[in-house]
Amino acid sequence: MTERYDAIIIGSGPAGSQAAAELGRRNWKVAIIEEDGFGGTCPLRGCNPKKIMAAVTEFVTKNAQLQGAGLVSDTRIDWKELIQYKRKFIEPVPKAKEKSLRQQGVETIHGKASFVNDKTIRVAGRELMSEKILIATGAKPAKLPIDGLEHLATSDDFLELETLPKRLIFIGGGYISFEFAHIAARSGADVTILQRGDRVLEGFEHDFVDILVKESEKIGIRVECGQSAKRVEKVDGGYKVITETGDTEAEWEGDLVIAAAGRSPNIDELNLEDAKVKYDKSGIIVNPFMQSTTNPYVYSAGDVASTGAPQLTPIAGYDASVVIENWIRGNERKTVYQDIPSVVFTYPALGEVGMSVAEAKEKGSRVKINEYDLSNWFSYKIVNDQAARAKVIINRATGEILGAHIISGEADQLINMFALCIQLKIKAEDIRKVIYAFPSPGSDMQSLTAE
Ligand SMILES: Cc1cc2nc3c(=O)[nH]c(=O)nc-3n(C[C@H](O)[C@H](O)[C@H](O)COP(=O)(O)OP(=O)(O)OC[C@H]3O[C@@H](n4cnc5c(N)ncnc54)[C@H](O)[C@@H]3O)c2cc1C
Ligand SMILES: NC(=O)c1ccc[n+]([C@@H]2O[C@H](COP(=O)([O-])OP(=O)(O)OC[C@H]3O[C@@H](n4cnc5c(N)ncnc54)[C@H](O)[C@@H]3O)[C@@H](O)[C@H]2O)c1
Repeated sequence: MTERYDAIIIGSGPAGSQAAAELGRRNWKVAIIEEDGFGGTCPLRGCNPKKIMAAVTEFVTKNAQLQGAGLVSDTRIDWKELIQYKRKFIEPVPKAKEKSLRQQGVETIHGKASFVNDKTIRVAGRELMSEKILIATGAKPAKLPIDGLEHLATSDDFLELETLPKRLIFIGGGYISFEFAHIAARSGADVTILQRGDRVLEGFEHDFVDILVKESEKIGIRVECGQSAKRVEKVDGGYKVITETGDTEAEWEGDLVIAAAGRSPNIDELNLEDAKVKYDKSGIIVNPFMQSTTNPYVYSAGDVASTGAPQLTPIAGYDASVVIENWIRGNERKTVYQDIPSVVFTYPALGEVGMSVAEAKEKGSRVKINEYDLSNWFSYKIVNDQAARAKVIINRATGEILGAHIISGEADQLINMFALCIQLKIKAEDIRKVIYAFPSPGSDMQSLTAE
């Protein structure tokens, strides 16, 4: 027997959970299907566990920076205890998430969902039907087109390591490699990052990335560019990664090799052909209302949607809010991906929002680019944060902030302040009028927005 629902949500990550909870609160008959733990990647295998481990391990560097300043403790990481500490936060999440969804009137179903036809889903021996189906199945580590894939570990594996291997290799020089390399290096591992292109963290300001690379090298991380991974082999006592670098090959040995070369959409097992849902290598093809271009009953949100937006938790939530509004009112709201803040949670952290300096330079005299070495500013000097820098881009005619780029121990907080100013179009002159708590990195907003 086919059971009918007002809406069916596949995947309980930030996108799916937000959509389901909102519909449950509105008394829709809604089911959410999850094949793993409720909550999805961000709280279980992504942002949150990573941030817990980063928040602890960065004290190794903070401590080292303050030797000779009155601090006499020696900070070392006990990996087993670190993993236990992380688990204390993460393990209760799936149960709590499922309970909270149920309390909001959502039916939670455990199992792998796949389509039977354009509006019917099969899961756990049941068939569910709806004319509103949300695919919010997220993404998984991309399969590298190389031999020896079976020897590769993933970010999920890293977050559950009972002991930290001595030598770690990360393939890919993006967010995950840098964040995890910082955690591992501060916990005592020898870490190498192998990046195929000329540059790591490609989207960020090059000179700030160079500073981050130097800071990473200071804690023992090797960053090797121009190294495209070709194969991985098992060798005595570990693994060997063979990279191609121009016409030659290079070899890198480690005890564990982690693939962090991007993430691909979770679509393989959804039976999208029978659902008449078109997709490409980035995921479900949607129109600006987040509706499948080939099946009107199906919408998509988050990492699995092929929108060109970055794979970030706030985007997943934003997509879900657009879908819900369109389901409630009919297709009215389109997605606009603009001025999205992003932070690499290393120490120092690297953050950006809005226009890049290269884009600003193309605009010539119409924009002002403020560049600051913050290392001598009070908040940074007192903690010996020598890497601290900022760039702020201002529209000369309107005084609006167009972009901000920050590297420092405070970049995550400050970049959010700039995101607020940019998204709400607050003018530099008004930002300077605010009375800020002092002394604090936030109170620097007055100097950072000088016109
Ligand atoms: C290591 C790491 C660190 C990250 N750090 C950050 C960060 O600091 N900040 C940030 O903004 N973003 C971060 N991200 C990205 C962020 O986690 C994702 O953008 C976000 O989780 C996407 O949400 P989603 O709902 O689209 O998908 P997901 O959170 O991936 O949820 C999808 C869910 O669908 C389920 N599912 C898949 N297929 C099926 C099926 N057929 N049937 C039933 N269920 C299914 C999955 O099990 C999963 O639970 C990080 C990602 C990783 C991997
Ligand atoms: N702080 C955050 O917000 C955060 C943290 C982690 C992950 N994420 C999200 O998850 C996504 C995936 O993260 P990621 O680090 O896996 O991907 P990424 O896209 O950030 O970086 C992957 C890197 O791997 C390189 N690469 C690809 N193939 C390679 C090969 N054969 N050899 C060597 N290098 C190769 C790419 O050139 C790229 O620089 C991110 O794009 C981001 O959207 C966000």
